[in-house]
Parts: sequence; C-alpha cells; structure tokens
Amino acid sequence: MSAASLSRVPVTIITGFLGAGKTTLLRHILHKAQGHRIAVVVNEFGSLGIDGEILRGCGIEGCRDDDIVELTNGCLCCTVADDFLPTMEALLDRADPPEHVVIETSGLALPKPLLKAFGWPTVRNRMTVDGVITVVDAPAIATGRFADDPDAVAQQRAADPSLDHDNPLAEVFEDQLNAADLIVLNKTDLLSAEELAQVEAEVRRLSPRPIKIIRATEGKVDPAVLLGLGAAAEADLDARPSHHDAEDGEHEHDDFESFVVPVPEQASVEAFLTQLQDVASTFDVLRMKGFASVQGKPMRLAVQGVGTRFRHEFDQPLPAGADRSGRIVVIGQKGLNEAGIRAALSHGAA
Ligand SMILES: Nc1nc2c(ncn2[C@@H]2O[C@H](COP(=O)(O)OP(=O)(O)OP(=O)(O)O)[C@@H](O)[C@H]2O)c(=O)[nH]1
Repeated sequence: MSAASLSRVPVTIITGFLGAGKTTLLRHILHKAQGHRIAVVVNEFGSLGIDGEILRGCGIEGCRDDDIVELTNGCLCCTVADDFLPTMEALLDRADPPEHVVIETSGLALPKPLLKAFGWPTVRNRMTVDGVITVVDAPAIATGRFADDPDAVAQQRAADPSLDHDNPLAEVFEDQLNAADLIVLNKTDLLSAEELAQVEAEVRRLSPRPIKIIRATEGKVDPAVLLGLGAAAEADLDARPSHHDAEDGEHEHDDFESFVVPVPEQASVEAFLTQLQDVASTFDVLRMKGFASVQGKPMRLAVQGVGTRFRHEFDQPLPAGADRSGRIVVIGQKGLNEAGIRAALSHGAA
C-alpha cells in the first residue's frame, strides 16, 4: 500500500436492494464501533428521509447528529457531481474529519457510478473505497423476486439482442452483486437451512468473482469483518461489470417510482398493518415505510414493509398538540396505481 493510500480516509459503500437490511446493518456497525469517528451518508429513493431519522434516533453514544448526512435529492448514482462530491469534500474539510465514512446507497442505486466518483480529482487523493458491501435479502431471492421469466427474456432478445433482462429488479440486483467485495446474506431467520443453501448457491452463481458470503440475521456482522477490507474498489472498476457500462453511467430509474401518501390517525396498530399488507399485495408494492399515530397512544408508530412483510415499533414520543397525521413512502415498479393506493390509505383502518 502506498503512503498516499495509507493517509486516505477509507469509505465503505453499503448497497443492496430495497429493504434488504442496509440501515439495520449500518445501525449494528455504529453500535459496535463506538469510539471510532464514523461519518454516515444515507441516500434514499423516496423523499421522506426515514433512514436518516432512524439512524439519528439510534441513541448510540458518540454518534452525533452531524455525523449523519442525508442526500435526499435523487438517487446517489445520478447526483454524483451536484450533491455527492461536495458532501464528501465538506466531510474531509471538517476540523475533525471522520476516521471512516460509511455510505448507504438507495436500494435502487447502481454502485458503479458512485465508485467512479472516487476517481474525481477533488477526492481521489483523499479517500479510497475500502470495500463495497452488498446486503442481500435472502427470502426475496428464495421467492424469485430477482429472477427473470426465461420465456419473456427469449422473446425480448429475439426483438432486441442487446436486452438481457425482462425484470428490472434483476438488473439492479445483478449490478449490486457485481460491485461487491463482500456479500451479506441477510434475513437468514426467515429461511430453512435447505432454502438458505439454495439461495447461497444462486448468489454464488450470479457473482462474477469468488466473493466471501457471510450469513446474517438483523445485519449482525462484526464491524471488524466489514470495515478494513482494503479493496481500493475505485481502482478496480473493470472487475465490476454493470448493465449500464455501455451508457457511460448515464441512466435514470425509469423502471421504478415512489410517492408519499398522507395517512390519518389510526384506530389500532393491527388494523393499520392489515390495511398496509392488503395495499402491498393488491398493488404489488415493493417497499413502504413511514410514520403514523394511533388513537390513545402518545408515541409515534414507525412502520416498515418489504413486500407484504411488515414490522412496526413505537419509536418516540409525539409532542403534545403535535399534528397526528402520518406519512408513508410507497415504492414500486413504474405503473403503480397511485390513485388506488392513496384512496385505500386515505381512511383509517377500521
Ligand atoms: N426478519 C428479518 N427482518 C429483517 C432483518 N434485517 C432487517 N429486517 C427488517 O427488514 C426491513 C428493512 O430493513 P432496512 O434495514 O430498513 O432495509 P434497507 O435495505 O435499509 O431498506 P431501504 O433503505 O428502503 O432500501 C425492516 O423492517 C427490518 O427490521 C433480518 O435479518 N430478519
């Protein structure tokens, strides 16, 4: 390792599809790495800034609010020059610069344009990508979320040989796997040993290089394993093919959309969760997350859905007299029935 690289601030990029468990893994890193100055940059698809709020509310000692920087102005991979690089420079120029930077990309971000950004003159000599960690939602693979329909692919290829996927989720997922220096196979609690072995074999088959795969539940992996990979990934781009290489990194997330839906105060947690699950399944929603209030409850209800699987917690007190309406971010493939979803969530669940 050269003297220059020794003095560069290491950056870990956490990528992985919507809801794979990136924020959960990040929280675990922050909990376990207390005493180290880690700055966190979070980017979300959908404008509510929920991940930033979850991380800020983590209550971890030594984790200061200004160590968590949110980039909500579009997907990181598309806003590299406008948003991302100035943010990195500002972190480096602080009086007490971080020892390590961890970036959580949005679930729809392609990691390669981000990696390329570390070759830009303003950061090239000051930062190095220590490693790309790809968090994989093991049950989503088991249910074929990222799989193509072979007949549809064959048909599309006949029409246009340059196309290789019929499923945009498969494309994002593969780009994220291709960029990885380490793969965390998360949510192992939701699969049997046999299913897990199949999923791991599938991930290995899809990876372009022999990459270490670590199984995890709730992102619980020792930060000593995650940080300090020394990959210098920005100097190794050719080993990380992207479906968008031919487009010189230019792309838009045309295949996905997101919007924020206001929700009224709810009568009960259970009824609200049932309503959300119904909406997720009826309208084929990929991801929902947000906050609401429940009658008679002084705390705010945080809800998270990946497909139809939901979790909730009362995460913090609502100030007396606060507005008790809530907001939910909805993310799915293009063509979501937005009006239908808004209508379904506009009345409190009975
Ligand atoms: N059962 C189970 N649920 C998990 C596990 N890890 C995370 N989750 C849940 O999965 C949901 C999504 O987790 P997040 O950490 O927010 O996922 P993310 O990748 O940051 O999501 P986006 O930023 O929206 O792409 C949350 O409800 C988590 O509590 C796990 O190992 N097992």
